[in-house]
Amino acid sequence: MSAQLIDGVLLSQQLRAEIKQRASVLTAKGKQPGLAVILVGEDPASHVYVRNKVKACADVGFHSILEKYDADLTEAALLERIASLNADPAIHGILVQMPLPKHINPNKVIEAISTTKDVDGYSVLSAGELMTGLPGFRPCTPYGCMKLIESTGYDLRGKHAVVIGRSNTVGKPMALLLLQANASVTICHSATPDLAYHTRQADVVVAAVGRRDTLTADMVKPGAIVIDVGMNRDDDGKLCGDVDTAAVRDVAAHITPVPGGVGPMTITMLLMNTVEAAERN
Ligand SMILES: Nc1nc(=O)c2c([nH]1)NC[C@@H]1CN(c3ccc(C(=O)N[C@@H](CCC(=O)O)C(=O)O)cc3)C=[N+]21
Ligand SMILES: [Mg+2]
Repeated sequence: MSAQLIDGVLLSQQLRAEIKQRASVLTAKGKQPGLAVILVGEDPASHVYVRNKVKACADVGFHSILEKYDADLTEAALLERIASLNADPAIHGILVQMPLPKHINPNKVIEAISTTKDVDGYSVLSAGELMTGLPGFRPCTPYGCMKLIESTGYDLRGKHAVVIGRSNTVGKPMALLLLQANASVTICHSATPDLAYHTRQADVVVAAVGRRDTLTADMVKPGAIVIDVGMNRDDDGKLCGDVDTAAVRDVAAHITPVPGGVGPMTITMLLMNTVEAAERN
């Protein structure tokens, strides 16, 4: 058996066409969706990501602004800038790229963003809305993972999903979204003594650890769906995920590639949240 690749670029194209249509309706009403992206410091990967986000905005007809600051920007100056974007009627979503330099408290920054513009879904309120099943912005990466699973036509009800990783941005919200879709959910992490014991029982595995070859073929139940959130480099410096994709392909039914899986969907769901923010206000 060879797993079907779940194509995150193709699914992104389909969803972005829909987003572009919604944006054009808003623009005709004088309310073009607008996203502000703020980057502090010199991290080269972050520069690539924010460029991709701004380009994606242009592709779907959004207004966007990209503000880049030196690593010595003060926390007070950043908070002030966020306050003025909160008040800017042309801006419906605000994204401050993580990680931030050490002297800036990310929690303070996230909570400074107006709830109505929190298109990353990172704030305490957005987390609470997800937890309680209220409408609100879902964090883009796990939201994109749900769309990738849905795209296979798979019904999660009553299935066993195993999430590897418990970060606030991926693992924890992922588990809640799977639970909301009526899966039974196990969260595994660095203190789990026997990871393979859990993953071998999983109908769906979401790997979000940040270490390559975390999920190998012997750890996967035949026919499982495997979602690879990892963004790592192999020995040749090539981008790779957390899954030994070549080997797991022989066991799983569906698997997301890296690159071309979760990454593009993360940006697509950012666009989705932003158009939604513009529609709501
Ligand atoms: N406030 C905030 N929000 C974020 O959503 C956020 C963040 N900070 N900090 C960093 C992470 C990472 N992230 C990615 C988005 C897209 C790709 C992506 O498009 N990846 C491509 C490959 C890109 C490449 O070739 O390097 C792919 O997987 O196909 C990757 C990573 C968003 N993040
Ligand atoms: Mg990817």
